[in-house]
Amino acid sequence: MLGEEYEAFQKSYEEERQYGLRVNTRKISCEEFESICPFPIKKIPWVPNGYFYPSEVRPSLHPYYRAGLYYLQEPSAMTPAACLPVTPGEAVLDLCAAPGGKATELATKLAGQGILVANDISASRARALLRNLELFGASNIFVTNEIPEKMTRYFPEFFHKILLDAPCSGEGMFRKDDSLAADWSVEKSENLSKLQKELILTASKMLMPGGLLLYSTCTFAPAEDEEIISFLLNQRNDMHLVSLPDYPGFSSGVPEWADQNPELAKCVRIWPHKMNGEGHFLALLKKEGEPNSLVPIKKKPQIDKGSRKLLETFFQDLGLSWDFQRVEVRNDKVYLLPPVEQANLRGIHFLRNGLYLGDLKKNRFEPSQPLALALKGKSIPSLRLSPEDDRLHKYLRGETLIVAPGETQKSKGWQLVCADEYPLGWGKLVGQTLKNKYPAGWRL
Ligand SMILES: C[S@@+](CC[C@H](N)C(=O)[O-])C[C@H]1O[C@@H](n2cnc3c(N)ncnc32)[C@H](O)[C@@H]1O
Repeated sequence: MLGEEYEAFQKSYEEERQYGLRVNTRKISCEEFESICPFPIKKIPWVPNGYFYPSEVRPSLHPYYRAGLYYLQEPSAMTPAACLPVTPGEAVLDLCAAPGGKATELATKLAGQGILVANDISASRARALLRNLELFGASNIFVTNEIPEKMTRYFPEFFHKILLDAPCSGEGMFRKDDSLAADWSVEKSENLSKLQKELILTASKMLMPGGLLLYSTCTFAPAEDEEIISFLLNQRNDMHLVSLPDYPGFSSGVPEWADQNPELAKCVRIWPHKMNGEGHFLALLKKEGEPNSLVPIKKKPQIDKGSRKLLETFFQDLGLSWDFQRVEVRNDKVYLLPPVEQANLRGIHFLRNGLYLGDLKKNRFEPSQPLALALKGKSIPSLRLSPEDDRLHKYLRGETLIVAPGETQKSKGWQLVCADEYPLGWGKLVGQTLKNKYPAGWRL
């Protein structure tokens, strides 16, 4: 495939892999992050909110990571979500979303408006996906664990934007992960090619007229890349390829590696010898027609008077209010539904619909961990500690904290515990003692 370039490609495997993080711009701007980042970072030129960091740094150990300020992601893998133009208020689907490397960015771009449906066929991976979306403070989410074909029944031509980051043979990740190289076989790639054809056809059925579908893999094999796109173009004459941004280092798709359709040159391949990232493939497709807008949610509030009073009291105390049209109570758990009208979802297997606000207990309401991460610490009574304060690490380990008078804005009750102004979770102040409400499953 590479001809004269092969030597340079092979040489790139002697170099170290690249490490990257992507800033959650819903929580912090890139400028602010650059000013507070405690370790060296360098901008990734083709991803607006992406940064390289040195291999010896461990950003996952910093409290800012626990506050959802960034996601650790290989730089090339940031490209698909960066290249899918998503605007607030749209319906977006990430069909193979776990563990959420791209879904977290799509949620960020939606800025709490519209809906992100994030699906994965694997139950354990879907749980990791939900955790990462919650860490990012995403509220307008519907996280599912479904067979893609079944989803077409619920969401026919529903989405403005779809990301299909397909399961693939991972040839582009061999430098990052030896086990992928050990697992590779021709048969595996051929079987994946069949699955990818099914998945892209399934995804196209859920795309609204005028909508955009981004297909990506982290492999070089034409059978999983150009051939999948030419298959779709031959199956659906209402879809065509759209050019992707032309960054220096991106290589065009190669028509000769599939059915010679010159349009395939609009695809993009990232080669590790041409860019500071691992291997990737991307194609952006558009369906003909005009898109529709989503219908705002118009449900009757699904909450009884007594529970509503408890919630109102709790949130007034924090200076917050909710649109009760969006509040739903199921088994004493309270959710804030996404702001758009959804189809009848009976029968679909989901892990989360909206933002989990907390639990109704006898005569009180207990706020949830995802709610803490979806709030802005600046405007809510909180205990703000510097990341250097040892108490933050104690908090993340689940220990009780001692708080000096005046350190919290409220003298008792529920407080957000923050790294600087960025919420990590809840605590409850009694005298000078802050009871730790950081959930066991989230602790260090
Ligand atoms: C490349 S990974 C997705 C990575 C993810 N987009 C990210 O950025 O973090 C592919 C995902 O497809 C899922 N998958 C495998 N077979 C599938 C199928 N038949 N339908 C839907 N998802 C599938 C896998 O569980 C895996 O999580």
